[in-house]
Amino acid sequence: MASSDSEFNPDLLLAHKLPETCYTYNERDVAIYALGVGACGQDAVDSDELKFVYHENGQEHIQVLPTFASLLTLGSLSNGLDLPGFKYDPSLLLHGQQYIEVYRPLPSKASLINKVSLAGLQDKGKAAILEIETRSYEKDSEELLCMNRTTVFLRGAGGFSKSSPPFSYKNYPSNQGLAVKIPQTQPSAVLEERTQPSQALLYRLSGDYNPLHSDPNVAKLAGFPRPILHGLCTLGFAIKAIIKCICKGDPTAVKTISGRFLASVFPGETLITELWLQGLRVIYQTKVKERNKAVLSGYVDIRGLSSSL
Ligand SMILES: CCCCCCC/C=C/C(=O)SCCNC(=O)CCNC(=O)[C@H](O)C(C)(C)COP(=O)(O)OP(=O)(O)OC[C@H]1O[C@@H](n2cnc3c(N)ncnc32)[C@H](O)[C@@H]1OP(=O)(O)O
Repeated sequence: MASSDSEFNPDLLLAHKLPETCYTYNERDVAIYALGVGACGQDAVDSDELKFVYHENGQEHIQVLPTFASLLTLGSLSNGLDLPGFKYDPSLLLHGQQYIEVYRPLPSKASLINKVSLAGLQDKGKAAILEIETRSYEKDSEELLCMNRTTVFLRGAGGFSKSSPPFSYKNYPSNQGLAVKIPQTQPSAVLEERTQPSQALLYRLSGDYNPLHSDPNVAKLAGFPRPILHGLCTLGFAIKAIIKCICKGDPTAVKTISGRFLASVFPGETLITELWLQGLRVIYQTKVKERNKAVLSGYVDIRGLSSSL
């Protein structure tokens, strides 16, 4: 049931039109993001990753990880999640899923216009699920660069339906961003990477300053023994593993990314990402080694491949 701190009016919320927002970034932002998701974190001269943080071999531009696109969501709401008909306890918000389509490789600097809409709202009883879609256009060319769909899981905010069955609204194809079935076969590749104890403190500099990831007291109020890692940071590690192991280091091979956050990660833990190549789709699952716990799963569609696997 909805807690006293939550109050939903689905009609009011879904009728609300979100304003366009602007987002400008440069190569420094691109490099800080890459460091935040562990680029060169195990090896400062990693030949697959230096290009994401440095003009390696005199390359003209720093290359952009496709998951950099996920940052555009954060800049897409001018008032955060302060929406009409939508009162909830922010300390109980968790990131549930992220779905990204990258239509062309992201430039290393750009000014973008974000067109934002509400893509879904569901009453799950113990929780409410809100989905926000952001389409990002290059300001000058008006070209659509990418689309993000962010699912937030609002603990304690379900039970707002006035009738049965529970309220459920989705305005996108049902085959996008589904939870994946993990194959029971040996993975095509496995990559292990240690996150740093300071990983969330570094990642937050890319724009998600939610104190759940940095402040021990806020984390305790949210029900965690200590600050947890941003879901999009874990996603960045996992997709970087796919680029390294499957795409031969080429970030432009990634077309579509889907990820569901299954459990929280604590900074300093070791992530093991297992990958299964199925045609042009990579199914993946990331586990925390120390707790043998699956924390993220999903798929990535790639543009084409001359794989040596
Ligand atoms: C646009 C700007 C806003 C951006 C805000 C971003 C803020 C970022 C915050 C973070 O980064 S938080 C850190 C990352 N996230 C996490 O750590 C969450 C990890 N996941 C979990 O802890 C759990 O999966 C959960 C989300 C608490 C859910 O577990 P629970 O056991 O409560 O759910 P179930 O009983 O299994 O399922 C109930 C219902 O909900 C559906 N569901 C379950 N998990 C998810 C999910 N991750 N995303 C979306 N939906 C989920 C599940 O299918 C069930 O639905 P039905 O099947 O009953 O219809």
